[in-house]
Amino acid sequence: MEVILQNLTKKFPGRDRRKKKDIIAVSDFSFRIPDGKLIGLLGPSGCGKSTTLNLISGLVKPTAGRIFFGEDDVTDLPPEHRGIGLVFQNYALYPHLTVMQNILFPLQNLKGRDRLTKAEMAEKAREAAGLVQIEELLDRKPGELSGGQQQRVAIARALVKRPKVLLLDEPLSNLDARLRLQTREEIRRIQRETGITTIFVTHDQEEAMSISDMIVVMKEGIVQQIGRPQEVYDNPANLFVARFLGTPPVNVFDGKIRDGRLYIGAEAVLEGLEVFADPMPEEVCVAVRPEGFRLRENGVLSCELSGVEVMGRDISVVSRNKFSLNPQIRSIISTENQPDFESHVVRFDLIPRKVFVFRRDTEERIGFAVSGGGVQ
Ligand SMILES: Nc1ncnc2c1ncn2[C@@H]1O[C@H](COP(=O)(O)OP(=O)(O)OP(=O)(O)O)[C@@H](O)[C@H]1O
Repeated sequence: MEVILQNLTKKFPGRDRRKKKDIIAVSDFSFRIPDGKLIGLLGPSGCGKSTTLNLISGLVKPTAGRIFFGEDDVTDLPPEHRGIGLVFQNYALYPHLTVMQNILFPLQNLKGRDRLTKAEMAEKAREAAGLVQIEELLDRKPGELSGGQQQRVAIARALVKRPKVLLLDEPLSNLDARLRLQTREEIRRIQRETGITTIFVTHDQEEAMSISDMIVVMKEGIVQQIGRPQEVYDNPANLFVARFLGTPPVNVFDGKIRDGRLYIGAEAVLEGLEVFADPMPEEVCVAVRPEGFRLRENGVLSCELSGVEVMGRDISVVSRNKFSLNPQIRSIISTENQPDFESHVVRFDLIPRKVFVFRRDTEERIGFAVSGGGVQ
């Protein structure tokens, strides 16, 4: 089912009513969500992710804009008539009912032509339990299950009516790290198997990047960028998006463009730039992905070494530079290429495609490095 969001806006009245200042939780959001895809809604706390999901579910009414499921305008339909499945962070299972009864629950209130016999209901519930692989737990109560198992039950309950759209609000945040990893892969598998258009809210960029077909990055109610995870990582629209995606985060420096060259400090760091701003500003922000540094004795960027953290396959070199806007520069270097631990200075070459250039005032991206930086 294709889901179309058309100029969606949601305002809430502000706390201080005398000031009459509304909170704009979602601002003019338009997006055509392709059928059968998994979309990750991503952003820091308060950016409007849950409100967007609640608008799609019908739990919240938009201040302006329309929502379509395929050809149907569902903007004024209540949640129970939209054909959605909802899963929340806190599972919301009925503790006094068994797993089977919890999964059956949405089928028991069907009316008219949709009514099912007991046998049909049981078959559908078993089918949903099979999808999330909890058939052997059907007689237990939620209190006898682990967090991961409870979340599977919640997903089975959301799937049992074969929804047109599945909406997941931070479904993994109550799980420990290992279960989170396992359950997110499960969600991906279930989504692929059922082909249900799924919208997934998370503040965890790694989670969103790893399972989504497309991600939507939001900030203060405004969509910053929509695209395939790798596309957004490699071509961030602005400094906020560049900073939000990737661990460790991108390293940001004060930079200058002079005669088509990019400088961090007095050293010409990169020779070749592709800049799509006219006129080209002189003062810019430069962001370098942690994997964009390479150690070399005569490297183009000189930093003060403050430490090295061993991560197994790679090492993380921690250093400082007076033009850095991050308190520390974190670069990820292969273990074959260790710095001289005795030295106080490290020099890096920069890998052009890992270096982005932003306007200082609006923080919008205006280019990237295409050559130079010492790396051939
Ligand atoms: N019912 C409400 N009444 C007033 N303001 C609200 C209401 N619901 C949300 N907001 C405000 O709207 C903004 C967006 O909230 P929303 O819950 O959508 O953000 P979020 O990105 O999901 O955050 P989180 O990750 O913390 O859940 C916030 O400023 C929030 O305080």
